[in-house]
Amino acid sequence: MIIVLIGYMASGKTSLGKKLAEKLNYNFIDLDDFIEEKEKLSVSDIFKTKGEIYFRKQESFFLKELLNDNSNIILSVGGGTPCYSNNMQDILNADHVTSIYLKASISTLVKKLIKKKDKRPLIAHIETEEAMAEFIGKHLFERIPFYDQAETKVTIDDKTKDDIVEDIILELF
Ligand SMILES: Nc1ncnc2c1ncn2[C@@H]1O[C@H](COP(=O)(O)OP(=O)(O)OP(=O)(O)O)[C@@H](O)[C@H]1O
Ligand SMILES: O=C(O)C1=C[C@@H](O)[C@@H](O)[C@H](O)C1
Ligand SMILES: [Mg+2]
Repeated sequence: MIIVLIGYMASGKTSLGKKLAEKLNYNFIDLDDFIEEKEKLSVSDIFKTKGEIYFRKQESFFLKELLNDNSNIILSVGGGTPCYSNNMQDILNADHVTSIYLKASISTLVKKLIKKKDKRPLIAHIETEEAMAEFIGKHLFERIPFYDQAETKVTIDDKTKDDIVEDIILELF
């Protein structure tokens, strides 16, 4: 089975995915890391030198490749993955794949993202907390229709990583 974790930037897809994989004894794959390995460039450098459209094309290509795997995998995708190409449809259509939306409020995301924005090309230029809140509010509004298609939702606000992993396991089994 492939368990796909989706959600906005900094919702915890990578760190919770690793923990969940350890607990369930699944392999862990992070789509952003996978793209970086294949392209031999960081996500930020792909955006800078080749542009976002190229990134989205590769993201969709490598997602398809990974969804064809029959082993037990926790797959953390990028924040934008469900919102481009037919990616969400591909995730939903695959029988051996289940999807989980790690749902966070705008204020949780602002708190996390204002601290660590440098490696995230879409928000690296935003200076103030107020501007970050405005950007995330609009961006999340556009993305929620995609995220909401996930089979399962788990809220992450004010929870520890271990609590969230427990909640995910309760929802799954
Ligand atoms: N429940 C939590 N409590 C405290 N810190 C958390 C929690 N979940 C995640 N974090 C921390 O928040 C940061 C962002 O998490 P992470 O990198 O896993 O998010 P992401 O969804 O993979 O982001 P991106 O879309 O940029 O890949 C990390 O430093 C992580 O350790
Ligand atoms: O939310 C997004 O669109 C992105 C999130 C990251 O995971 C990376 O995939 C990239 O920075 C784009
Ligand atoms: Mg990540």
